Amino acid sequence: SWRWGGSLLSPPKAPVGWKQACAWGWDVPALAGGELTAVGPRSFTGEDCAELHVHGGPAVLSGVLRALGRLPGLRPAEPGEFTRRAFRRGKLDLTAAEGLGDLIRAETEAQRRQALRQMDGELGRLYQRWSKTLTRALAHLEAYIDFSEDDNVEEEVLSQVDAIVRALEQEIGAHLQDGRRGELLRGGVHAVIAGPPNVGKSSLLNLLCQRPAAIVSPVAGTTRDVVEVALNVGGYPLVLSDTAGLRDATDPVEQEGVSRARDRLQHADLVLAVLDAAAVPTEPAGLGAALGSLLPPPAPPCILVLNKADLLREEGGALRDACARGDPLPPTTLLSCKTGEGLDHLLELLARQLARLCGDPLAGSPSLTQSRHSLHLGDCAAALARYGRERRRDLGLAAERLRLARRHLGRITGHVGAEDVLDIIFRDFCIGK
Ligand SMILES: Nc1nc2c(ncn2[C@@H]2O[C@H](COP(=O)(O)OP(=O)(O)OP(=O)(O)O)[C@@H](O)[C@H]2O)c(=O)[nH]1
Ligand SMILES: [K+]
Ligand SMILES: [Mg+2]
Repeated sequence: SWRWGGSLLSPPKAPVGWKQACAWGWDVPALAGGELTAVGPRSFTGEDCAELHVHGGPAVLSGVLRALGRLPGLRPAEPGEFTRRAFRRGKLDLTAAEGLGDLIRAETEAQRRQALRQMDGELGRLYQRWSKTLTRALAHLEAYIDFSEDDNVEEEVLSQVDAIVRALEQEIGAHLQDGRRGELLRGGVHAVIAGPPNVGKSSLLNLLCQRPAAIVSPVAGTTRDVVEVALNVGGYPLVLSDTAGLRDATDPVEQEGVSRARDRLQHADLVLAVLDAAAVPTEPAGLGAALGSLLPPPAPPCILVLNKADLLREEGGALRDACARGDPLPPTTLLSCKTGEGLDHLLELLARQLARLCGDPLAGSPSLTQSRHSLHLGDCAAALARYGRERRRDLGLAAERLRLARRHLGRITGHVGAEDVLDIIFRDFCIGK
């Protein structure tokens, strides 16, 4: 069945029956050999909707669209219009609508699970719960302000409010400190392949994406532009960048390449540091020093790849030991881009790092997925912190902080002033959703 991305400008008040449809001149069976169904107010948008289930061939579709287009008052829907109507009717909150958008765009299994969870309203419910907690605290505080002089409200109400606010502040703080897990899973972990020239960085990119995306040559300084590919590793999204070999270049074009490489490194979520296995010290301390000079601290999480393992002779044993021992090295593996030896181990290390960075989208409380959310949550936490400071000086001002904190939460779910973000959120939706 197929749902037409159009909507009725003035929707009928009752489900559309055959009679009505025929009165409108919809000759649906003749057009499509299909079926007309009518959905009542318990529809996705909450409005009465007519859905045409027709055969999906292009000729049938354009025939139906042409016929519908002749009816006055009918027009094609805007992108995301159905979801927007559902939001306006309170069928879903903004976080759920964002989850739906993410679900449409999800490219990997882990992204799909996270989006589904958000679409089901779990994130929205968490923010709603916080909002209710704040409302309760505020009610107690206001009662105290209004009635404490008549001795109807006990002094300990105040300390209860303080405790609630403190606990909430901590919970929001922990939610904000989740290492951007949800955002990483949503947008992909940005990993950068970095290392000296000619160690096989571009060969590694090509091996991982299984196509010749970057030029490989025996000439040191081949790569200048950043070459980016999107991959799915174990269900996690990875955006992998190949960069110019790091060295003091004399050629101005290569210099620009190196500066772009360093810039990418600064913003990387994960680094695949590549060194030539035949040219590194074989004991862990020396290896660590070689890595340290490549990636001065504070380096992002890293996997050390010792490439060209096929060229190793007797030093291979010592290197293998150093890799296995790990500490003080990051996860390390020997690899040959030429023979493929070590690729499975590298993929395993990669998947493990991605799982650590993104977390399990189904475990624990739902993750923060958008910078829009963290912005408002940060403002909310700041308002709660000011409550703590102002509470002893001016109760009225402190209460105002709680109101402000609640407003920030409401902006995330769309319960407060969402107009300005609606266009941005629904802009990327597809037509018919
Ligand atoms: N024997 C052997 N040669 C390799 C291996 N990986 C890459 N090479 C060769 O090493 C040379 C350099 O490879 P590239 O992938 O261009 O290296 P790069 O690090 O991207 O080089 P730049 O972009 O110049 O910094 C090429 O001749 C590759 O064929 C390997 O595992 N074993
Ligand atoms: K090269
Ligand atoms: Mg290269």
